[in-house]
Amino acid sequence: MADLLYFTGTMDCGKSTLALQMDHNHKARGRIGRIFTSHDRAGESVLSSRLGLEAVAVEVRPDFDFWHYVVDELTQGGRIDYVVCDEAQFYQPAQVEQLARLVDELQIDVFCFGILTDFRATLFPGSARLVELADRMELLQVEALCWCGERATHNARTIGGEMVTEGEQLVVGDIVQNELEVAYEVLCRRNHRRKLTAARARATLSPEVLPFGGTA
Ligand SMILES: Nc1ncnc2c1ncn2[C@@H]1O[C@H](COP(=O)(O)OP(=O)(O)O)[C@@H](O)[C@H]1O
Ligand SMILES: Cc1cn([C@H]2C[C@H](O)[C@@H](COP(=O)(O)O)O2)c(=O)[nH]c1=O
Repeated sequence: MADLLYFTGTMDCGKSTLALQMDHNHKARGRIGRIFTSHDRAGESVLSSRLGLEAVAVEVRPDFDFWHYVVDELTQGGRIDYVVCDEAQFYQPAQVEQLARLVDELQIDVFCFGILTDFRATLFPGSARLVELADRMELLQVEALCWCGERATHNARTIGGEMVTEGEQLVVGDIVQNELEVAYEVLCRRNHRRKLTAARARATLSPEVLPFGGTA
């Protein structure tokens, strides 16, 4: 039986690395797959991990149709046993439905990877549809940590280290903080609620109450 799986977690918890490992392991057993992604930080049509691995991928734009893509390939004599789908939070709900159809009607395994919630702690529409349709969801085991040492569960958007709550849902970015640029920081829920980023904690809390010798 094929499955629709959603591997999820905060930013920087190893999702893209796992996506590349899953592809590698299935390929190593002679299975044939395709890799998809959307708005990867490294650019168009590439799936990249912070550990330095990359793979060529099909870029998923809002009008991309997974069902037609796969049926076209099969009609032309191709074979597809599985698909790896990174940055799945950016997919349209209808595209997630196409992925479920690939599982049910063509017995193709679908492995999706993505974050659940945006910088305002609201589900991305693509992730919401995956939560609704996936056969199984798996939370990545590598814990990204909040500056306070707790497990990070939320993604904050920052400008100059300060958390912002206004803006477009989709803004590509990384966890490396730059003075004036949009960046992201993973936080525990408590600090996300308080908008207490590492930079703000450093500026406002006394070193004695900061963990790790004051290195928030
Ligand atoms: N220099 C490093 N040494 C070891 N592990 C690293 C290094 N840089 C990043 N990582 C690991 O890579 C993870 C991020 O991987 P990535 O697949 O890019 O995450 P995601 O797709 O979830 O954003 C980090 O949680 C960390 O475990
Ligand atoms: C929280 C949040 C994130 N994004 C973007 C930022 C990155 O480009 C990706 C997540 O990539 P990762 O591989 O999981 O690190 O999503 C966004 O557009 N909007 C948000 O609210």
